[in-house]
Amino acid sequence: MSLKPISAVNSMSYEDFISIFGNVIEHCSLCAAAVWRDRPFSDVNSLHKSFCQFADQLPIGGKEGILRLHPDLAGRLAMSGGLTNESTKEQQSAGLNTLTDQEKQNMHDLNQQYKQKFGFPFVICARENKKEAILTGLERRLNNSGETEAVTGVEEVKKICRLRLLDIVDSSSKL
Ligand SMILES: NC(=O)N[C@H]1NC(=O)NC1=O
Repeated sequence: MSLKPISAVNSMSYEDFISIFGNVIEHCSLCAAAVWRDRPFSDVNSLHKSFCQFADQLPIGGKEGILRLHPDLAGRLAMSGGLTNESTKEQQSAGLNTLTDQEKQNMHDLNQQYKQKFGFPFVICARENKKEAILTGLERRLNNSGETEAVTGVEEVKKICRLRLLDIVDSSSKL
């Protein structure tokens, strides 16, 4: 798919905008639907900033809600081929499709402990980490408070969002 210039983004109807950007925050087309009102965007950074601002102004329950829309890393959905295309690519880039049986078990146990403690899944930008860093990060972050983890998780969602936007919009194009 060819990258879109920002002018094409700015002239999209909200229906097209939601259909194209509806998964830059996983399963949260509400975010794209809200961000459309901020156009015109001067470039991909300003588009990303709007998504970040929307996520940042949510109360803690809304931030947790965004995290709950994310699939577990190397979880049941990943094993059954039920992930979104974006998530499949991201999990593969971290090497999560090549875990040993021991690593799979570790990841599963830590994910379960994390969800049990916080009530939402562990989220990390898989394209910026390899499987070893993901496993150690998961272990380390289990010690944090729920509030810290909601904020940390949303910071990771913003990184994921930025990389997904760069797969859609030409970063050299300006208004
Ligand atoms: N749980 C979790 O972090 N999931 C995500 N991370 C990422 O990079 N893509 C995802 O779907």
